[in-house]
Amino acid sequence: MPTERTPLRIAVPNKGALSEGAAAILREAGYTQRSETKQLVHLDGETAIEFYYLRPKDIATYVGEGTVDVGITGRDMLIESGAAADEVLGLGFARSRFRFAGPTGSDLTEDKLDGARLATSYPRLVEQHLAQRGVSPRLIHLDGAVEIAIRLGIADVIADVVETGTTLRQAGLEMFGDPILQSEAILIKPADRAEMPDGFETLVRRLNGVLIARTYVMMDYDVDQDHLDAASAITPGFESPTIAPLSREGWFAVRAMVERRKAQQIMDDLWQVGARAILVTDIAASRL
Ligand SMILES: Nc1ncnc2c1ncn2[C@@H]1O[C@H](COP(=O)(O)OP(=O)(O)OP(=O)(O)O)[C@@H](O)[C@H]1O
Ligand SMILES: O=P(O)(O)OC[C@H]1O[C@H](OP(=O)(O)OP(=O)(O)O)[C@H](O)[C@@H]1O
Ligand SMILES: [Mg+2]
Repeated sequence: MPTERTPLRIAVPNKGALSEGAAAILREAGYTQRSETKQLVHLDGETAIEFYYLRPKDIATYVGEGTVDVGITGRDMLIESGAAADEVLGLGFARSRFRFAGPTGSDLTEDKLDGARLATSYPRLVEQHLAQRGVSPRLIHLDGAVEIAIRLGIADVIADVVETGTTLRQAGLEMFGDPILQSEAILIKPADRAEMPDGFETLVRRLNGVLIARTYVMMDYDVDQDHLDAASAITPGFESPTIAPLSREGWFAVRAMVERRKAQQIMDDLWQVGARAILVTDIAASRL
């Protein structure tokens, strides 16, 4: 008798910087999400996937223990957790850098951190980074609002999440040393789990499809025979551009995917080599 496979269980951050982006990418991938923020479990009727809305810091622990099959967390949070979970896919939102910072003008470097009081919410991440350099500070573990710790006299330096740098600047701090980590939201699964439940591969394919649709646009244009090679070289597409003859003698219609952030420059370049009727459209979804 075939054994019945359990449905996929996915952990989704229930609050904080990851939660909106996680729900948005899952919706875009075609899964329904909880309708109100107090709900801790949601069943997607069509796929039978169960979504559990957990504290962001706990997600890697649940996935590492295998009590949920996959989760969305931050790369920094996964490392900090020490959980036995692996990154499957970068999801491109909640992008941040993890950096050292000290009072502006204090001229700090990493090797001056031996014995310094260093406040952070990510002690394991900092310790791993500095151990490789043979430096050991006195770590002060805080839960958040780390930027204020120096002013309040509890620490000499900090290591924290930086996005725009506004919080650091407002606290009179500046970054120093190498970036410790580039983080973003990631999809994780239990380390060394040989067989994943039904729905896992489809989830990864759907999420990849959303990332492609977010990153690329479709570009169409017309160009004559003499300029076709020059124009195609500007828009090589994923594998190669689609080229079709137009009813107008010696003219072709070309279609290729291009990076959204480069679209305006590419249109200018195409115009310069004689392409006309250049149109850009959004990709709503994709499987490549
Ligand atoms: N301002 C930000 N911009 C981009 N990403 C961020 C920002 N703040 C945090 N992150 C990222 O989001 C993830 C979760 O951070 P979040 O701030 O939600 O957790 P937390 O600090 O434990 O929770 P809370 O701030 O609610 O106490 C981490 O991977 C972090 O790098
Ligand atoms: O570089 P910025 O754009 O200023 O963003 C970075 C800040 O955002 C996060 O704070 P959060 O609001 O999560 O508070 P927390 O420090 O208490 O976690 C992070 O911890 C930094 O403090
Ligand atoms: Mg935070």
